[in-house]
Amino acid sequence: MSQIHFLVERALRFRTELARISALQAMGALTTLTLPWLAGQLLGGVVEARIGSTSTIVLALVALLILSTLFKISGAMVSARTSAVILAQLRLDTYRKIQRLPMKFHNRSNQGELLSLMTYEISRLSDFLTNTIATVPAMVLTAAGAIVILFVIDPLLALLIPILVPIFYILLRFSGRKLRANATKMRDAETEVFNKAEMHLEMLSATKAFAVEDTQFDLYTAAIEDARRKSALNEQINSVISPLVGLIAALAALTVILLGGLQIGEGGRTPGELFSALLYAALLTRPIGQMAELWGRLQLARGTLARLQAVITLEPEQGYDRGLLPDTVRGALAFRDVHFSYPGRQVTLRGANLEIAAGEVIAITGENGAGKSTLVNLLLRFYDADQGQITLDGTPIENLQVQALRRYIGYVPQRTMLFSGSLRENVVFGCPQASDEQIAEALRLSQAEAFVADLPKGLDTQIGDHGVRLSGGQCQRIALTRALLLHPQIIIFDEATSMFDLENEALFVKAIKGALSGQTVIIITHRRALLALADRIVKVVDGRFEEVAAS
Ligand SMILES: Nc1ncnc2c1ncn2[C@@H]1O[C@H](COP(=O)(O)OP(=O)(O)OP(=O)(O)O)[C@@H](O)[C@H]1O
Repeated sequence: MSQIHFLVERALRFRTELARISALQAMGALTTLTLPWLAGQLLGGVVEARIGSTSTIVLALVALLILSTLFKISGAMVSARTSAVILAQLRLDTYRKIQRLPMKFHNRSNQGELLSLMTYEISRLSDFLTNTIATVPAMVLTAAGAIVILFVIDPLLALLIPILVPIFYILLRFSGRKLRANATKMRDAETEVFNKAEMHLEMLSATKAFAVEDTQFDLYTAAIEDARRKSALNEQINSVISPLVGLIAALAALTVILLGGLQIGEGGRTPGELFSALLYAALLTRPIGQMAELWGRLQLARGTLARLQAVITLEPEQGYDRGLLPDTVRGALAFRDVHFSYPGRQVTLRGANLEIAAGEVIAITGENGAGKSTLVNLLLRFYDADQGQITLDGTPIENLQVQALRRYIGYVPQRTMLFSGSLRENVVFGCPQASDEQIAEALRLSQAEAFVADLPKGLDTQIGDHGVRLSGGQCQRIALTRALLLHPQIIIFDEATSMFDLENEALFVKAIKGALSGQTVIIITHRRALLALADRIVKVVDGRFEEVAAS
């Protein structure tokens, strides 16, 4: 699908709003078109000293000026409102789509690029739809109206048009090509600034600790400089084109005056008609200038459209809209001859077999990079096995609706993911309806109870950007609370206590032992204390699972 087709498809979803803006602007254009004619009549009346007719014309002129202003005001108001609606809708659509794209996509895509697409690129596009596309009917109406009226006043004057059109065409084609080529580079450079800013802010403490502020500053300066150069080139092209279009249009208007002026007195034009013709010629320059601008903006919008199209047309994760929705699960898992490699990487799992009975507590160990977390990635269907099968209670997991599958699994990832907000919001992330009692119980099990109680506002303490920072071990305890609160049938701890002190880890093991009865538990760990929880220990070796005797 071409970008223009894609744009039309997006625009059609807002056809009512865009039609309203177009209609208001078209009515404004029609009103404006009558003004030069009336002005000519007024001049004629003044020259010929027809006082009676001039007062009627003045009244009509004032009324039409007011009307034209009213159309302009309401057009601008509707346009601003519509732009905001389109912006919100496009952002929601894109966010929804990005949420549903597979982890495969997210792991290889650039966060800064997605962020810039979802925020300022989309806002430019909504501006483009309301401020540019919706003004096309008014532009065309004004240009066509002025040409027709010029032709009626004097066919000779209107002959200027076929001479002007090819000049404009060549000019716009040339500038369009240059603008388009630069637009992609400009956007890439701007995205790089976004990326660098995001990355550098995230790395700020490391930057300070390694005292590399100057190096980081130089990298950021290079990105800023590149974006500035490319944006300056764009402005330069635009700043040549618009005045050039204006100059050509002004020269055309001058020709109108000369041709018309010569005809006065030879029984040709009246001064009033000449004045009207001059005003229509001047009026014609406005839509022509706007068209040049529209052309430039379209070249910029095409870059955004290409990126948006690339995201919107991607296939969402499989299993979102279809699949089995079991009412309950027992939690029996099986990996049968599972082979898997990440795109472009060496084989991680090669014929892995593992049976986990419902309610069993199994520990998975293995060297760094052996493939322990990969097992979770496959179980949660962040990735699909290349070969073999994974089943839950005997049903292949790809036959289940993917969100239903994930809701049966509580997952404490290796890298805790807390967001800036209150502790309570972080804890109830997957279970917003949890009661205070349930939260208290989960906090008790994860050994978070005491440190949360010590915070000045307890669970209502803000953490992250706007509040207190938590220690690594405290973050892990909150991540554990979040998963325990779900009471999932299957729970996975991926190095979930790696930052716990020994005493608290022992307390956690003691507390959790009784609490997990009936749940299938997968513990990925190198820590001895946690191994004590397991019924069985399995090691990942050479892409396969090997049973290990508990020591
Ligand atoms: N998203 C990914 N894309 C590409 N390769 C990956 C990805 N995640 C992991 N890998 C690679 O797959 C292999 C297995 O990684 P995995 O995270 O499963 O190891 P692990 O056993 O959990 O290691 P650790 O003990 O260090 O946590 C590693 O070589 C790793 O580099």
